[in-house]
Amino acid sequence: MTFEVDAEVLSRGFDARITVAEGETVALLGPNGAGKSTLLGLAAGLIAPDRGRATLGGRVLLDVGSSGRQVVLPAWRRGVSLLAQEALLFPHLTVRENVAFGPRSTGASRAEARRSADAWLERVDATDLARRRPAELSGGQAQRVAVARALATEPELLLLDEPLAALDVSVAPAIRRLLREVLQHRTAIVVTHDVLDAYTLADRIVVLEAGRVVDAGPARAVLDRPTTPFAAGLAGLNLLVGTADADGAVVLDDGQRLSARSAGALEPGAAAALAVRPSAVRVLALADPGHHDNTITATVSDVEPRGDVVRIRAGRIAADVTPAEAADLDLQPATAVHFVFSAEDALAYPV
Ligand SMILES: Nc1ncnc2c1ncn2[C@@H]1O[C@H](COP(=O)(O)OP(=O)(O)OP(=O)(O)O)[C@@H](O)[C@H]1O
Repeated sequence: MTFEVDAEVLSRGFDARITVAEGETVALLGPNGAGKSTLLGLAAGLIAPDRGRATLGGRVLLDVGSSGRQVVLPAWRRGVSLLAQEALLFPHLTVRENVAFGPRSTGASRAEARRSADAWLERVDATDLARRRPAELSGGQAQRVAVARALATEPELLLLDEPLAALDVSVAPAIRRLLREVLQHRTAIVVTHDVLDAYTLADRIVVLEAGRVVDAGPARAVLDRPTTPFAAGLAGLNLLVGTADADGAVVLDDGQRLSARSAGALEPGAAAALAVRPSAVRVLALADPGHHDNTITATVSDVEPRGDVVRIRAGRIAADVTPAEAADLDLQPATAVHFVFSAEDALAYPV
């Protein structure tokens, strides 16, 4: 079922339009306060917009302020299920009763609801937990049961709100695998802060910032060629934005000219971005300029140890160097250095 929403929530500065194709999983990414939960709330029926329309498989879920008529379907009539960070199971019901609750409340007989619950518990590998109460489950087990409960109502749209965020790192991979399985061919939106979820769970990414869609496309396209600092940060890339010149280089606003491999035709005079991995950027002492395709001279703002590398940041560029290099160059905030990288390691593209 295709899901389409185009809505505005004034009090939250939200005004966005999103379409999820039938059977498609969209990962919704964005900084804190970008409007991700607001979008889920609009779809689930927890928030009513000031203006807007949403349809699911052609059914109108909400229609406010467009044609004079006013439709805001209650949550339980939408065919939408929400899987939250916390499993939020009913504490006084057994696992099986928790899963059977949805089908029961949408009209299934007791026996049907029970059959459906058992089938879903088997699907999420939790059959042996059926008689337990939520207090007797680990975080990972509870989330498995929550997945079964969310799907037992056979929703036409599944919403997942950071479904792995509250889980221990040791159990998250198993739940991620389970989600990957159940999301196949399912129309779903998953809110996440984790780029790995975006790659593994989603067909497409939508990036929200300040209540607006700022980027959208297949995960690789958005993350390999980011157009916003947020997407570049997620992808772990440096993003330098400027203007293309006639030779296919990117000229930054301070006049610095950077050369790169080109992806897509760069039109002279048009906006262009250059992306380069911090691990492909070297840091050299001021006294050691040498000759390089690209040199950016800047003052170190931040020195951050990250496992076996040290990330050196200076304004808009960052480099990963070994601890030995950081020590040899005596890198610390306020040190002026050259950041150098080859054209081969950088990708330029239109934005
Ligand atoms: N209950 C609320 N009442 C009014 N404004 C709210 C409420 N909840 C959130 N907001 C505001 O609406 C905007 C969008 O918030 P939202 O919670 O949708 O963002 P988010 O992308 O889900 O953020 P996070 O990643 O922090 O969960 C923010 O400016 C936020 O301050």
